[in-house]
Amino acid sequence: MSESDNNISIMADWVQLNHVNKVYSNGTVALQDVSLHIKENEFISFVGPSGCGKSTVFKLIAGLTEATDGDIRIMGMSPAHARKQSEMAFVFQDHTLLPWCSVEDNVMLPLSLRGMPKKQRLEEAARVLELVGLKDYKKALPRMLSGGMKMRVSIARALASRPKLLLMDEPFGALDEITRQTLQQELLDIWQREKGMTVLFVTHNVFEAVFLSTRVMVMTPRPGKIAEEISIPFAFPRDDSYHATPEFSEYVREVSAALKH
Ligand SMILES: Nc1ncnc2c1ncn2[C@@H]1O[C@H](COP(=O)(O)OP(=O)(O)OP(=O)(O)O)[C@@H](O)[C@H]1O
Repeated sequence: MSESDNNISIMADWVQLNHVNKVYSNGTVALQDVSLHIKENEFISFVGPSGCGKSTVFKLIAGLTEATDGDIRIMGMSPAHARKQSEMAFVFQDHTLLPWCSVEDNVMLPLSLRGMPKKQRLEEAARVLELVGLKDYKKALPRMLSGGMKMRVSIARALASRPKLLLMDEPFGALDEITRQTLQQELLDIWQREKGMTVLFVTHNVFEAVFLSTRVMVMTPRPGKIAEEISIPFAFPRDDSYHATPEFSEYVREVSAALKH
């Protein structure tokens, strides 16, 4: 571990991208001069047209691909190092649960892989299943659950490693509207209870972005750049009544207008 890796507490930004370019090996210029400065306890959404590079930003932050140019620091560390330290966890649209394992075993899997003793794993699984409202389903198999419940298990599994950074790539994209809205509210509640956690959230849905976020990053069509960063200073906790406020409509208009530029 380098000296800078030990100095997490004095790092102002939890996620820092400085002038990052990403050109894939086939010549596709996915990102051009992307700079991001994201702090502890933020909830940041990325919106933009299909193919603008939202997932590429996530892959770079996760250390799953390397930037062609520019610098990336995650809590003062390289992305690969931050991932190894379990500082980040992921939730995708596809819940990726193992069908033959119970809800509890699915949630404990990443902890088993890290060598956590069984008693601790069980305690952690109980904690996160309570957080997502599924403590009575710990012995159920994934096929017995609805789409929304599977997504809750997937979120619980991510939270079990107590990540400082939660990356969610269109997690609610495949869910019906009612379930989606319920999970949005639950996610906000969890984010507020898991104090200090920063969430990065990809969505195509402007309403979802404005409901959830402290800031919305609007990206341009490929090659992806940050067209605008829009702060959503509406207070938390937010609930359904926020949807009906003039501020909500105004932020939705602002983000939608930025997307059209
Ligand atoms: N491994 C790869 N090799 C070559 N090109 C790639 C690769 N991965 C992504 N791309 C291209 O890079 C661009 C950005 O892709 P990316 O998946 O990051 O966009 P996105 O905004 O997440 O898209 P969507 O909203 O459709 O999920 C796209 O044109 C995509 O085809």
